[in-house]
Amino acid sequence: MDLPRIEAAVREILIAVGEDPDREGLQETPARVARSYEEIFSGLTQDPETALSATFDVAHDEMVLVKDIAMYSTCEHHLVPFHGVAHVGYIPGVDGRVTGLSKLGRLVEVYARRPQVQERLTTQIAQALEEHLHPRGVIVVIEAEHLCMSMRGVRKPGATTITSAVRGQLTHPATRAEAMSLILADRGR
Ligand SMILES: Nc1nc2c(ncn2[C@@H]2O[C@H](COP(=O)(O)OP(=O)(O)OP(=O)(O)O)[C@@H](O)[C@H]2O)c(=O)[nH]1
Ligand SMILES: [Zn+2]
Repeated sequence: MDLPRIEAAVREILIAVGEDPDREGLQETPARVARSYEEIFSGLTQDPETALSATFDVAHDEMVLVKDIAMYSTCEHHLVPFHGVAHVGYIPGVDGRVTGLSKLGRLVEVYARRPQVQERLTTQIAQALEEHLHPRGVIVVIEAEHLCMSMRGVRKPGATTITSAVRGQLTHPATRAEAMSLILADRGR
């Protein structure tokens, strides 16, 4: 990532909004924003295959679901955060191989740490699981609040956007319903 270029651009933005980039509180801001973007957009240079690399032969052939994975991403339209939780589940393939549980969280990070729209984020996570684990089914559900809808624009704080991507056996109504009931359990919904 080109940090000096981000710095120069942020300095320009500060001037354009009518700020003085040389006043005490702002002097370090372009450099801080550059470092911050390096972290927030680190997924652009990360590979989902690496995130899922650890697999184990535990011969489990029922659903594995990690829910309430905290997630922060950046809306590609306004470059402000959208954040919430991701729920990621799959039914292992015929070989019964599973991946490390933390790897599902790492996979979410690979795609969340990019300029995104929630639909693409959801689909990319599901697709990567399909490609790299060859599971019999996949479900990804993301619930998020978009700050571009809260702090500006339509100004509807608290509105939640829910997206899902399901593949394979998890598209079957009974299996999908079981996954959704696990995802929604203990929520008072
Ligand atoms: N589908 C989808 N839309 C998104 C996402 N994040 C932001 N948006 C929407 O992107 C749209 C961009 O609309 P535009 O009319 O081009 O931009 P705008 O004038 O800033 O729109 P407002 O937000 O309504 O003020 C808005 O409706 C946003 O709510 C997302 O993850 N998925
Ligand atoms: Zn937005």
